[in-house]
Amino acid sequence: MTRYLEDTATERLEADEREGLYGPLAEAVRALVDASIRTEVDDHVIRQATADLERIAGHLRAHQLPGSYGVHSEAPGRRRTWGSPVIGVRNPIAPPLTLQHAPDGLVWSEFRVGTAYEGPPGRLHGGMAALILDHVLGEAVSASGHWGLTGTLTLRYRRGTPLGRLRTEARIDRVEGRKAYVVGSIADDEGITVEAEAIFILPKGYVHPDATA
Ligand SMILES: CCCCCCCC/C=C\CCCCCCCC(=O)SCCNC(=O)CCNC(=O)[C@H](O)C(C)(C)COP(=O)(O)OP(=O)(O)OC[C@H]1O[C@@H](n2cnc3c(N)ncnc32)[C@H](O)[C@@H]1OP(=O)(O)O
Repeated sequence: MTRYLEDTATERLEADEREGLYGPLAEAVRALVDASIRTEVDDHVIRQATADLERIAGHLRAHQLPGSYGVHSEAPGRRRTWGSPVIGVRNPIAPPLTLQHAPDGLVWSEFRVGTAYEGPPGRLHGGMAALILDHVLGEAVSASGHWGLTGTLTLRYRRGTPLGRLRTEARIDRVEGRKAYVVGSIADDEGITVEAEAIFILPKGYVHPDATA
């Protein structure tokens, strides 16, 4: 059982409030990214927008973390990865995915990817597919009570993945000592477009934090 599942009601409320504050900020920046890619307005409007954005970034930087976000708490007790490029509430680069956990250990998400993730025209960049699957497969390891870093991630791109509405899922296959074998996929409405398998490895000498909890 992870601490995430042990949040008290107060901690959950506090976290939800913080999410309600930062989530819309990231969403606004996400919309900006799309606007930046697709805008065709006049040059002077772009120059003005650039100056406005630099000013806004200055406001936000007035008080900030000294380094990266890591896995720290907005509220006590809750393990949070709000800086994640896949699920991060505070990261505009994240599509974002909201992960669902089925009782049988399946981790899945229905999500949307837009212009910011394009590889081949109209299709998801293969590296983005790898990023998403790395994370979702990692979550399946975590959901099974094991931990580890990606040792090997193997993908088979069966056909192009369109931008738009997608589904991803992952489940643990087996655990052998420190190695967890996981499988997963990304699918569109027609079926699977990318298949993934991975080995997550608990580094030598590393003790699962919940082992002694
Ligand atoms: C533990 C911390 C967990 C933190 C979780 C935080 C919160 C989680 C919350 C929510 C889930 C979020 C999910 C996120 C997902 C994102 C994941 C990433 O992006 S991870 C970043 C990219 N990966 C790296 O940077 C790894 C770099 N590599 C290493 O650190 C080491 O090479 C490591 C740990 C992979 C293995 O090092 P060794 O020293 O422990 O391994 P040796 O003892 O040599 O081998 C153990 C066994 O594993 C095999 N092995 C070793 N390396 C392998 C590899 N790369 N692939 C396959 N097998 C390998 C060996 O053959 C050996 O197998 P035999 O026991 O003999 O059967």
